[in-house]
Amino acid sequence: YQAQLRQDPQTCEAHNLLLIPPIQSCTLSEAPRDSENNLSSEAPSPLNSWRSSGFCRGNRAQKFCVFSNPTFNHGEGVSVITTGKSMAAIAGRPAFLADGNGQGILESESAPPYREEEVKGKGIGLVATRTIQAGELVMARTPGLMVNERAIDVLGKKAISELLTRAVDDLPRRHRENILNLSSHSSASDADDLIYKILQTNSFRTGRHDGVDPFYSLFTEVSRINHACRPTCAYHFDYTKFFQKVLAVRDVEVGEELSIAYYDPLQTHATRQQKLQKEWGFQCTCERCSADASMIAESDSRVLQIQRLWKELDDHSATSEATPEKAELLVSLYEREGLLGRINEAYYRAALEYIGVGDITNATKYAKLCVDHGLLFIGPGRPFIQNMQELIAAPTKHPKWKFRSRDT
Ligand SMILES: C[S@@+](CC[C@H](N)C(=O)[O-])C[C@H]1O[C@@H](n2cnc3c(N)ncnc32)[C@H](O)[C@@H]1O
Repeated sequence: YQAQLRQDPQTCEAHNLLLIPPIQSCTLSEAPRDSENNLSSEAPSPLNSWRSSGFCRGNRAQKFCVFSNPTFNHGEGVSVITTGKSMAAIAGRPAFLADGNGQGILESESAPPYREEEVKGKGIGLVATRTIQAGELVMARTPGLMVNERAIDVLGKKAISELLTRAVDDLPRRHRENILNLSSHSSASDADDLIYKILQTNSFRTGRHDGVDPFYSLFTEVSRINHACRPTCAYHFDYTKFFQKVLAVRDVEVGEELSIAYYDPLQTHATRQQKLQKEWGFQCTCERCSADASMIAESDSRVLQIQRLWKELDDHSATSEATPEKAELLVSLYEREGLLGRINEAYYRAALEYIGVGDITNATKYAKLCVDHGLLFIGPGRPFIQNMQELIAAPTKHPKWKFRSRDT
């Protein structure tokens, strides 16, 4: 199930993805309850609002337990499946400090700009109830469940399902019901199987919350957003406020469905269809996939051209045939293909091409576009944003200054 997403050369990170890899069937013995689960012994103050029921699976070397914080985010609550040491690191995150209550983080909007609706061929989806402007924040949700990816790697399905069931039970009632209402994609044999399938169908990779292991997170509502290969929205996890943000990448009209990309949309139609079927288990019925044959062929040829241009522009050797005109072409292809959530990738390459030939005006123009887009849609703290900020601050000091005209 694990999708091998292309690494973003700007961030050196794989994009987030939905769906967890198949859970290995190795079983580990159940761990006895001991003081390792006593949170207060792991770290002092920040853990006050966290509870540990001592419900754990695994062995002494790799023991994963359920921790919960029912007061987090105005009583929304959150449960975490991880080790005691990892939990202590998470509990020290700014979102859980302040007064230890998650106060001031976010309350759900009283009038969200969308509603849940049955969408033909896709189950439930979210549909805009008013015009949503490009760049507008559509929703921000704190997680209900966070699961250490290592637990999924080392525990069997049974143990993971038991931990999940307990983690959901420990949530406040409303949040628990909303999580249990999420799609399981296919029918489940029992309650444990249901929660396991809900995690598989709806979880997002949200990063190394403890600074060590990657985590999968489940959010209500965000998970109602269906996939499209030309999505209307982008999303990223805000580590400071601890919520998943969804933003419109273009204006969305009333009645239009909100969508995000579960899989890299910069692939041809056949590759996208194949991957979504094989790894996400559904045949994509998005507008780009259901277009007529001639439009699909045009879209595919743009995708292949984008892929060729990436190669040329990322070739920084003396024999490269890259030019600023090719970078401009890349920007226009992203626009024509409607891949606006990722257009920072094209702006970045355009900025480098222009700085490479010593054109400060155009280099800073594209660097600013890249920074603005990146901060809004991808989130702060990314290496490519820092790179572009350095270019804007001191263009002639940038490591790529006139690199295309150097004799190497
Ligand atoms: C994260 S859920 C999205 C919300 C879901 N439709 C629901 O009813 O809760 C993912 C599931 O939605 C369906 N889905 C999402 N995007 C789709 C698409 N483009 N085409 C067909 N089915 C889709 C698939 O069943 C997939 O497993």
